[in-house]
Amino acid sequence: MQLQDLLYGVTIKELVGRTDREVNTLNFDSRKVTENDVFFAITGTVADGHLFIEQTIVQGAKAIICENLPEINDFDVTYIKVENTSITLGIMAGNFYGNPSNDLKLIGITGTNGKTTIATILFKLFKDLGYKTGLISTVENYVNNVVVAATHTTPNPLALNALLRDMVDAGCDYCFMEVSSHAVSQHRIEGLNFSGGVFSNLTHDHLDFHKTFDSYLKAKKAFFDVLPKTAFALTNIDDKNGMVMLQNTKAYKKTYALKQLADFKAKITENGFSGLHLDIDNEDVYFKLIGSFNAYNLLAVYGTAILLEQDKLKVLTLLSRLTGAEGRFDYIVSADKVIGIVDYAHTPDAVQNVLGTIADIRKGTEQVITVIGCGGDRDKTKRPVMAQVACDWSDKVILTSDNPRTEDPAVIISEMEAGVSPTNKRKTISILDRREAIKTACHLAKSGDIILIAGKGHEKYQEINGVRNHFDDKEILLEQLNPAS
Ligand SMILES: CC(=O)N[C@H]1[C@@H](OP(=O)(O)OP(=O)(O)OC[C@H]2O[C@@H](n3ccc(=O)[nH]c3=O)[C@H](O)[C@@H]2O)O[C@H](CO)[C@@H](O)[C@@H]1O[C@H](C)C(=O)N[C@@H](C)C(=O)N[C@H](CCC(=O)O)C(=O)O
Ligand SMILES: Nc1ncnc2c1ncn2[C@@H]1O[C@H](COP(=O)(O)OP(=O)(O)OP(=O)(O)O)[C@@H](O)[C@H]1O
Ligand SMILES: N[C@H](CCC[C@H](N)C(=O)O)C(=O)O
Ligand SMILES: [Mg+2]
Repeated sequence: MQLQDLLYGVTIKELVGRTDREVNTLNFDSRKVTENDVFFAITGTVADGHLFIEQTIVQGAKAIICENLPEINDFDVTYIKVENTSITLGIMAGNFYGNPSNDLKLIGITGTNGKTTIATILFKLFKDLGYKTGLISTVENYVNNVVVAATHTTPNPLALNALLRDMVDAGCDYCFMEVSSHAVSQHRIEGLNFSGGVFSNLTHDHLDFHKTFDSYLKAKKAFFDVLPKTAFALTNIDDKNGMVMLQNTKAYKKTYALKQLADFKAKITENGFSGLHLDIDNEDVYFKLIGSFNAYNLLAVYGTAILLEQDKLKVLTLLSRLTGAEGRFDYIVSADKVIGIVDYAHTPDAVQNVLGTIADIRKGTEQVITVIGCGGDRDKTKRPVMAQVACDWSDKVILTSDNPRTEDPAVIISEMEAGVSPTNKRKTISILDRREAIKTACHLAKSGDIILIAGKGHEKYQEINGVRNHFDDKEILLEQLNPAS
């Protein structure tokens, strides 16, 4: 491909060399650069890509996109100085793949909790409505019927545009994608043409990366700020930041709520282990998903489908048959009636939500036993809070390891223990080995009791010092609980 064609839409601050030259592929990782590639020097959280420029030229790079021009030794190489390399990567990745987001309807879902659930249900719904559809999510990506493993909630611009290209080539009409706050801050979604944006809620998370709640909020809001006026922006106005998201958007604004008047409204009429009953937009509908927070997710899905001009009754009929996303309030019932729930809740708010949901629907006499850990190399401030929330809402809590990554899991557990009040100490035990922790919970449980295994949801691994060992909460639960059928 010609370098000059890839530069369409890029503001160049300084150019050394020619742009009428053929280049091979785009790369932001020096380790992957080969002959005739374009290398993007990005200043990251750990390394500075500018330090690898010379190395990439040795490997054959013919164009360098950077924020600071290096010393120029090779006149056969084209150097392009830009204001922001990450933004430029987004624009050029779009050009490289033929800007696929222009050729389907791309809907982004953002917020602290609910993105995977909303995106996955939308994907299933639109497939059931008869459309070829794509999904980009934490759990997995789909190009219509083909699964593509997910590495991030929102992939980097090259992977993202490659996926969208495959979706367009496969004839997809829609793509539902999660937009993480990291992706917004790092410009992974730059240059994409969204037809709609959905906001779920905003609570404490990722403050290790964003530092303050305000900058986290701004990252989420920045997604809505760049939506075009042809797009819709659908927000949850029961969340106190719901309207803030839409303050500066050019998109047309739509709202959903359970507690007040909104464009899309619902009321919970029944909430039990057999499902949710909602009065939604004046229709009485039964849903298989459980828990009041899922009423919000269903409402976001319903609103999106209506804004995408789908038929109301058809949407509600299909939605009422759907199950949620893997590892999100995923439950089994054992032969002797112990209920085991695997949930991805890994923030204080999500843990509270899940346990609150369990509290809403339990009968009252049974015990709730929670197994919970916190990830290493992630926001440390949430550790004591998650333990505290777990204790406040459970009869027994087993503190254990999640993905320790490069941290010592015993230290993570001790940081969680710091949040356990003296009165709650008696109901808490710490078992470092997560498998043993789950086994212990199963042994402690009697008929009718509810076990919650929180934090890892769909994950099929446990990451310890860069190595991912097979680990599956649900598999262990199934082994231990001997399901009814
Ligand atoms: C904190 C974070 O988001 N990091 C992402 C970021 O890496 P970084 O900025 O730390 O990169 P870096 O290591 O400092 O390197 C800077 C640049 O130098 C380059 N480099 C580096 C070394 C080298 O030898 N040669 C070289 O060229 C790198 O390729 C990079 O371009 O850019 C990388 C490339 O896109 C991502 O893979 C990486 O995601 C890491 C693995 C990660 O774990 N991210 C998580 C936190 C994340 O993004 N999570 C959100 C969801 C969160 C949620 O909502 O739950 C997600 O969207 O998945
Ligand atoms: N609308 C909601 N409000 C609050 N909590 C929710 C909501 N939806 C789901 N949850 C809880 O939050 C957890 C994460 O849900 P989900 O995976 O759908 O969110 P996410 O935004 O994709 O999260 P992540 O950023 O970690 O990928 C679930 O396991 C569930 O317990
Ligand atoms: N997408 C989130 C998931 C965290 C899940 C939890 N199991 C953990 O490892 O902390 C992250 O990478 O921060
Ligand atoms: Mg997700």
